[in-house]
Amino acid sequence: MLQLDNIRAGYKGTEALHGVSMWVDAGTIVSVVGSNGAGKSTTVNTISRLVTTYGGRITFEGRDITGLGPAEVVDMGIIQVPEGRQLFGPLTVAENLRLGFHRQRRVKNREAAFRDKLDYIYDLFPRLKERAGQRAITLSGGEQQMVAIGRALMAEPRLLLLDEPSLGLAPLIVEKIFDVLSGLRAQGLTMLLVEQHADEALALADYGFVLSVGKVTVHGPGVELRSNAAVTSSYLGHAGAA
Ligand SMILES: Nc1ncnc2c1ncn2[C@@H]1O[C@H](COP(=O)(O)OP(=O)(O)OP(=O)(O)O)[C@@H](O)[C@H]1O
Repeated sequence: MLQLDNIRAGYKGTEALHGVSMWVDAGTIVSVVGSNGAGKSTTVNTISRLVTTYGGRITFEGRDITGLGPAEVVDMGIIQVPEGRQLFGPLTVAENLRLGFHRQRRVKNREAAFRDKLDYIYDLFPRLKERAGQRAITLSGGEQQMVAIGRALMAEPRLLLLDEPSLGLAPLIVEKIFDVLSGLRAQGLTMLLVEQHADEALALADYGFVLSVGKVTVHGPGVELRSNAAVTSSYLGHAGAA
């Protein structure tokens, strides 16, 4: 579904990704793990076309999207849950979710479609239904992450990109959120998950890629990578450890 071929990308002429190749098959979860500064966020932001590409090619559903802008890839259904959630704090949960409902511009009876989608999100995250009228800024970190994922789902993604959804959350909450991601995969959703919590992310993933200093060092099925010593050393950031 998504393919990155030899991608070189970065900021103001400085390369952060030095020839990254990876792929995501439809209906799977792919995890990208690596230590701080490895290039995980740069990878998702390159797919979202928020980072300048210096070389290589990105294809999505057979179409070359390397030359497209961020709005165009969103229109194609590549939807990102950004690092740090990026919610609108003064707006309520329901209002934040409504902001995600923007791809369905030509839907007849838009309000009814919005309500249906909202019910779907509230089924996934019952906590958000209880907090529907509450301002986002007053929510716990876990609830905010649920809103961020819910808002992305409102846009009916074909590919969901998640940048460190576990950031700052307690292990139990991370487990709950990963359970929801697993349920979404069962419904057929395709996801690319970027995570520093490599063990959990690889346990969830069908396939994984390890990034180190802007390069893929190892890739393979999630379960295999979890027992690979080189992976342990990469994500801990200690060369030769484990
Ligand atoms: N906006 C930016 N401007 C310049 N350099 C940047 C920018 N964002 C990231 N970089 C650089 O690109 C490299 C990769 O960073 P990136 O944020 O992609 O790593 P990461 O694996 O997501 O790390 P983290 O887990 O800390 O977010 C780093 O060397 C970083 O300093």
